Amino acid sequence: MAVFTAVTLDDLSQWIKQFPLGDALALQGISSGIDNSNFFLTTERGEFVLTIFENLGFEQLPFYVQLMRHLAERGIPVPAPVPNASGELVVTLHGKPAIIVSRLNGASQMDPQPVHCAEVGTMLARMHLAGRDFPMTQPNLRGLDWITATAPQVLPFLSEPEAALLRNEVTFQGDFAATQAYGALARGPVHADLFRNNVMFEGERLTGCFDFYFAGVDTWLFDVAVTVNDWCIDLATGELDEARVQALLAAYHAVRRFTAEEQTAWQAMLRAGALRFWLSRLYDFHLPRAAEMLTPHDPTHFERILRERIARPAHPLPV
Ligand SMILES: Nc1ncnc2c1ncn2[C@@H]1O[C@H](COP(=O)(O)OP(=O)(O)O)[C@@H](O)[C@H]1O
Ligand SMILES: N[C@@H](CCOP(=O)(O)O)C(=O)O
Repeated sequence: MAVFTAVTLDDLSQWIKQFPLGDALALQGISSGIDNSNFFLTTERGEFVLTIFENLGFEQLPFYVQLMRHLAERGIPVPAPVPNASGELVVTLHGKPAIIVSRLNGASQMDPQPVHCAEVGTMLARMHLAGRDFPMTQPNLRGLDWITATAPQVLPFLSEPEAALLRNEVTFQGDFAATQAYGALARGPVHADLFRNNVMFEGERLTGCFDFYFAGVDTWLFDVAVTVNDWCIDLATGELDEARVQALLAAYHAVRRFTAEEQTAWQAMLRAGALRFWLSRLYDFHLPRAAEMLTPHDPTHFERILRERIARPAHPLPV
């Protein structure tokens, strides 16, 4: 499911002329997305992805789309948005914002091994460095302010042990964010949702990553923590798999060395990454949007990860 706005080749015959792509030859809806309507689009110039935004407005999109362009121009394997004849990246289709981006080859690797995690670590570090001169700024919209505002909304739905965990962790993260160690962490544009389903591989070679719609400016270490919490765990228990953690972190460190402040912050940041997704999943589960048509992700997965990170500190970052 998840083509919310129907589009036909006929609809595109005139519309596509604003892009330097020739005629549209084939269009196929993509079933796996949950937020937007996505299509594989074949034109005379090649293979692309057409996205119609169902929830984000024109005013919210420039940060994400310009960031993709910025990174693509610097050789990071992300979808490159195609400008129209007026230089616009976001245009209207069926009354909604739409973009065309280059299509990445490959498929998601849902059973990653250390070799895949190393590829992800390398790419993530390169992405962080490439984002240093990105001129636009937008906070991580799922950062501490959002967490602090959202936690009270879900607390009434929780059991006492869940509520206690949530309250304690929000307090812990608020206290941690006020420390000098946190203030000294390197920051920049981060993907903030680099899960297995947002990265493509051909065999053991990473071919790209996509879905930048949670990107924002935050600490680079938060991005690393979010990524490790998905790529390097046993999905059933949430426990870290040491070989995959080491592979991802060593590969990242080889491109951008972790700092002393990041060493100090690592355990807290793994907890912050778990809290962020536990809370968004709790919110989607207990307070679904009116038009929500999909089964929400399981919040208990990230509750388990959070409890696990509190109980068992991870191996330190490489030095
Ligand atoms: N640039 C791209 N190249 C190749 N496939 C893509 C690209 N963008 C999206 N896809 C495919 O479309 C699917 C849905 O995209 P996604 O961004 O996750 O949608 P949503 O934002 O609606 O959740 C992905 O799982 C992937 O298979
Ligand atoms: N990765 C998040 C949800 C975001 O969904 P995506 O398909 O847009 O990555 C989660 O697992 O909760």
